[in-house]
Amino acid sequence: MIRFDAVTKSFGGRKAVDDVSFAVEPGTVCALVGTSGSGKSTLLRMVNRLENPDSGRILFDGVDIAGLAPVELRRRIGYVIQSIGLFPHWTVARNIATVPRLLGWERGRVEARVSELLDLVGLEPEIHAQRYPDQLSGGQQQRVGVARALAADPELLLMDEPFGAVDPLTRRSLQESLAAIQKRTGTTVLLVTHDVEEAIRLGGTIAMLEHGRLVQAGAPAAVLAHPASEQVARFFGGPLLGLHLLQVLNVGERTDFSAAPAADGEPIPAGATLEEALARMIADGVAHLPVLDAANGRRGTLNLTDLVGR
Ligand SMILES: Nc1ncnc2c1ncn2[C@@H]1O[C@H](COP(=O)(O)OP(=O)(O)OP(=O)(O)O)[C@@H](O)[C@H]1O
Repeated sequence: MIRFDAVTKSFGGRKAVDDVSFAVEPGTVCALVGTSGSGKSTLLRMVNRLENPDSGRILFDGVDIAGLAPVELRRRIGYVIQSIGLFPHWTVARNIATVPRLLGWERGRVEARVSELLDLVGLEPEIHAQRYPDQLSGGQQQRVGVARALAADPELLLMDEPFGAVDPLTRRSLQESLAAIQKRTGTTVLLVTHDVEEAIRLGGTIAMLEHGRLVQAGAPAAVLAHPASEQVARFFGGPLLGLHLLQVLNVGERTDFSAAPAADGEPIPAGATLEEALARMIADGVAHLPVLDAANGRRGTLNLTDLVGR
């Protein structure tokens, strides 16, 4: 879907993005991480041509975007930023309808789309459509920002720290909504985040920049199990990196299904993360959990020692 090919961009003689090459596959979520100033936003902004590379190419479905008119390109891309940028004097409905109206959709189609999107992002249309942005909480405004970006069915969603300014619980809920929406729509997402847990939770792949250079790209489990450098390991938690690994491994991968469950109590689903299993063990004061793999009709036992590998 998006391929960065030796992309470089400097500001005042300093390279903000330095010879970056990687691809974001269609229908996937790629989390772009790295410390502050590593070039994440600049890379993202080059995709919708808010910036242009000094050298290298960005291909959108195989076509070099340098040859596409920015307005045409941006119609195919939804863009969500932390400061949202909702128009304060427009209702929620009108804000969401911005691009469909620009595209000349007829009124009935626009209204139906606004209601559908409000439902999709977890806001009741009857209550929220006619409100103004300042009548919504920060988290609700972020939801409207996501709805607006999705309004014209973009092929690609660019998100720059979209949930940076909300409390942890709201953030978690927004992440879950985004994951569900992405699964349903199949939209390709390139997400900039500082938050390691957000990257792990949402990213099908993680790409890490350091001083403008790509230092590692891969599936979260692969990056966490084999960080390419000391910097990557430090970014993903340093000595606590192993705990993040528990977030990307499933109970089913470590469960002994060869015998009937040896432990009592409510079984934990095989699809739960090892982190959830560890939390249950600590909360219940047990070293073994019964496991239910409903998809394959299997039951087994997860032992505390299995968390370090079988
Ligand atoms: N328009 C600009 N003019 C001059 N320098 C810029 C401009 N945009 C970005 N930079 C510089 O480029 C480098 C990368 O910035 P960028 O915003 O891409 O980093 P980032 O990884 O997104 O950072 P953060 O996580 O803090 O948002 C920084 O040194 C920044 O100061």
